[in-house]
Amino acid sequence: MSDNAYLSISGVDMTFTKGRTVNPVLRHINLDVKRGEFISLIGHSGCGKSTVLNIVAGLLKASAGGVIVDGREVNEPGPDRALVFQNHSLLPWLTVYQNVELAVDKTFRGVKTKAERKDWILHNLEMVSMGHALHRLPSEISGGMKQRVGIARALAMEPKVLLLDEPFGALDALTRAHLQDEVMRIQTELHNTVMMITHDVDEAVLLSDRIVMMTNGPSATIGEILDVELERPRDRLALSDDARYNHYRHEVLSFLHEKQRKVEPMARSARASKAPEALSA
Ligand SMILES: Nc1ncnc2c1ncn2[C@@H]1O[C@H](COP(=O)(O)OP(=O)(O)OP(=O)(O)O)[C@@H](O)[C@H]1O
Repeated sequence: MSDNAYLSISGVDMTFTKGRTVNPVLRHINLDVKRGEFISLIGHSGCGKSTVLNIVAGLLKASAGGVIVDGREVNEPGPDRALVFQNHSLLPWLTVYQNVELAVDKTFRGVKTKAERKDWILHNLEMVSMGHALHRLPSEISGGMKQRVGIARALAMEPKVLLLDEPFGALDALTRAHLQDEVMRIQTELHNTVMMITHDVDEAVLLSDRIVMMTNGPSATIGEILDVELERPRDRLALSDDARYNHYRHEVLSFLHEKQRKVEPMARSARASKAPEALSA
């Protein structure tokens, strides 16, 4: 662990065992994240990205090794690590305001007065441009808006670490771009420490300070880490013509599609089903 690590994942192994089936998913995951850093985790489907995030969140216990956040070992979930999932997890019977209120009351009751808590809820909803829809139910707003509320709820808990599991994955391209810009703007303002899973190479390059690339499983580990040294604020249009941006993009694509090329199970089974023919020919 380096001296200035705010979040430290050290020697993490994870093996799932069910009956006699043993699935070694992660091996020797070591990562130090600085305070205020935005890290993306990228890798092929099933390599273990969510497992890493769930261990940091305290929802899973690593088979070996552990996680330290701001000097404290992670043993269980806590409000210092807020999670946002791909599919919003808003309570359908509560309004936009009440969904955030629930988290704020849980985190700050006894610390902030009722009036302060109200201001804080409004502030966070305004930060994600949702101040106009406070009294709507989740069923009355769009997918992008729900995701915004989920992000406001997470930010309102003032977590030490924000954990984003494909937060824009279920959104259409335009909404996704808009929300990415919003997250970048908030990040510039608040300097959150963020760990985000994504499958989108452009998203990873645009948003991250570092991109952590995972090898294929079983026993996946960190293959390479790419420093993205693009100054902030970042402008997606200007960057699309930027040679450095394209270089970073190329590095990630080359890792995923050359160094860690994945043979999809469907292709394997297609070959397997052809095998008898080949044998009989
Ligand atoms: N709670 C669990 N119990 C048993 N096996 C699990 C559990 N969680 C994950 N796994 C297994 O661990 C492996 C990695 O899963 P994980 O969801 O972490 O991958 P991922 O990289 O996030 O995948 P994707 O990109 O498709 O979301 C898979 O083989 C999965 O079946």
